[in-house]
Amino acid sequence: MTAHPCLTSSSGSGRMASSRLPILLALVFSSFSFVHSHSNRVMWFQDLFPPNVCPINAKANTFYGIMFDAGSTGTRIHIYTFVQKSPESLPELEGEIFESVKPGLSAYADQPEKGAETVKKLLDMAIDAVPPHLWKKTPVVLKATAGLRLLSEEKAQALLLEVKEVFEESPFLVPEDSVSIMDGSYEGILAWITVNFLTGQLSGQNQHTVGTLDLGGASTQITFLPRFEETLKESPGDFLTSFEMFNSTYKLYTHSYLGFGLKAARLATLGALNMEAVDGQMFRSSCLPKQLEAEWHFGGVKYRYGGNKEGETGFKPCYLEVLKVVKGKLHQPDEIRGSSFYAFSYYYDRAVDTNLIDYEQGGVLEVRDFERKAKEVCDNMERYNSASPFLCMDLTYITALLKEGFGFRDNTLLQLTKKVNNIETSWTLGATFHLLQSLGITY
Ligand SMILES: O=c1ccn([C@@H]2O[C@H](COP(=O)(O)OP(=O)(O)O)[C@@H](O)[C@H]2O)c(=O)[nH]1
Ligand SMILES: [Ca+2]
Repeated sequence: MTAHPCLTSSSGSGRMASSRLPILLALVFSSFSFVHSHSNRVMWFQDLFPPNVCPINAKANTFYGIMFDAGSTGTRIHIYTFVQKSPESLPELEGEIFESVKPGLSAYADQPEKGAETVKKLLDMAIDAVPPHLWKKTPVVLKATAGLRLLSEEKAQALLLEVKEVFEESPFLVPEDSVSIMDGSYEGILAWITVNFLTGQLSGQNQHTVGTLDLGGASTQITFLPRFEETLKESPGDFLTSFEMFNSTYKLYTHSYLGFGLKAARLATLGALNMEAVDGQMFRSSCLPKQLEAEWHFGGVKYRYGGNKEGETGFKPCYLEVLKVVKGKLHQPDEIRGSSFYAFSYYYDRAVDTNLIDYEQGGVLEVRDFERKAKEVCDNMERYNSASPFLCMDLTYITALLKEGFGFRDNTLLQLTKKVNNIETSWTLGATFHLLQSLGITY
């Protein structure tokens, strides 16, 4: 049964989050554009929903945007719902349906069709969630991050091609460039837009934007709006990107460090990153339980790893090992030392795993809280034997990344956040704004 186009509601088997964020969304949409792309003042939604679509009751004009996050450790679908209550008013972000699968696409490097099947399963959720009469107007896009960046061009392209076919066979709107590997700097910027949009910092006069820290499996991003001229002068040129919003230009500091995600860092600490033909070779670390010997699959490669059977284990030797991975490898902008940042993904997960924060609530931590926990776990590994054997290494890496990598102080505040107003703090929302706007331009 097809519902009346103007009386639609969202449904689906995924988790539906609801959040009404009307005016903010409208403001962002009306003036959002990357400086390097066309600057166009046409509002994208004007042509998407011409007034004659719903002559009787324009109130219930619901529309959707589907954004896939093909991360290195998992693939996720975000189905965003927007409502335009009247032809005169601007759309509201009403909610999000979110679902995820593991492992990520890069684990199917040698079976691209199987990888694409995981995307198809998630896309089937959108078929349930979006009313049939809106399928053709609902864009679907997948952006891959570090996992695919680390694969060979050939393998990555084969995966993307298979996914594109799944999209083409679906009833949704498949824009040009709908399946791609996202540039790392966009990942940071789009996450910054999401967080600052959701926290209301992109509207009004007194904007106090917040910086964002994302720690993925294979890469990590830092993004903030510099306040000091020095930062602009002293940062490498490719760390600064401009875009327009609210008729002002924001010049953001952003960088994505490939190979510095939590799982890539595990391999780097073990000395196994970028190693060819590692089958059979054993990689040992003082960050792992002494007696441990195990196998681990990442990015389609099998690694054998274990503890320092005879040698040292614990926080001190582990910190020295991890330090080699980060020391001198990252740019340290002076002005971030004292400021606070929003942090999510693996920062959040490891803080939850060690009871530093509550899974639902999140919380505020200082950098030194991660160090305290790292010491506690690494110096008592036998007590944590039910947790992941990498817990000590992960916490030590997070500590070293924050302190020695980015140069944060012990008392720098981190706002650990998974959701704001029930919407995931993911780059995918920022990417959906950008997508919808660009569709408006071409309609
Ligand atoms: O919607 C999402 C996407 C990712 N993550 C977290 O991000 C980390 C994994 O990063 P990802 O697989 O995206 O790796 P990347 O490709 O970004 O390096 C894990 O902690 C996930 O739980 C999350 O919490 N929600
Ligand atoms: Ca990610």
